[in-house]
Amino acid sequence: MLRVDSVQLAFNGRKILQDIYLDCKPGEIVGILGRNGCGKSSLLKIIFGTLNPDYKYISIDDRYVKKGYVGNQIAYLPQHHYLPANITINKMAPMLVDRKDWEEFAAYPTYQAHAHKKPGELSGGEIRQLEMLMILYSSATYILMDEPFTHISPVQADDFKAILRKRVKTKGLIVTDHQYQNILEVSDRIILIENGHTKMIAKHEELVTYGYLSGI
Ligand SMILES: Nc1ncnc2c1ncn2[C@@H]1O[C@H](COP(=O)(O)OP(=O)(O)OP(=O)(O)O)[C@@H](O)[C@H]1O
Repeated sequence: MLRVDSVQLAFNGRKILQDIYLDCKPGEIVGILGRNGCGKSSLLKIIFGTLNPDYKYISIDDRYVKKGYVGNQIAYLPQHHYLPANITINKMAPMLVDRKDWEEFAAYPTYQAHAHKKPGELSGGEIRQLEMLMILYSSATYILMDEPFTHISPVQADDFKAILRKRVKTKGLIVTDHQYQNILEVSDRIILIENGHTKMIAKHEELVTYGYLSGI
């Protein structure tokens, strides 16, 4: 199990995260929701190890994790494109995709259609789909995804949710996006970040109570 506890983060004396607890097991999708600027991206970066907070305790199977990216246990889809613009997809993909899952990955029409192209020749949505597929087919046990549904059309979002459900059989996924309906639909559990704290959401109506949804 991936466990994230007691995260404290402040920027220039302004407290962003102060009472954060979340966990995730292989086999489940944990959805994170929260208003703009509440610290969702920062939290994913802290778990991945690229942002240093004032305090954090992160462990996998009760072993302390200093930097999530070390040892390939955790993979991270950042909010912005990560693929270099000038390297063809079929050169990048074998570096990121787990060898044992290569055939399943390479059979996706999205990969087949764009394998010989460079990201610079693709649309934002096409790049996003390829980036998501490569991360989901990496060897990491835990995958953090920041706004995967952004740039993705509704029908492709539905395809993507099916792929998430397929990959979660062996992985733990933590996903955040402002397209909250997709998050509510695909997640096994929802966590709201509000005023720097994590709140476990048992019923969707609580999202109104906490002021995340207007309830109109
Ligand atoms: N490097 C930084 N220096 C100073 N302040 C920062 C830095 N990075 C983020 N912040 C601030 O910290 C807060 C949390 O940012 P973060 O990007 O984690 O929010 P978010 O919940 O992902 O937002 P959004 O939903 O708008 O993407 C914001 O108020 C942001 O302005």
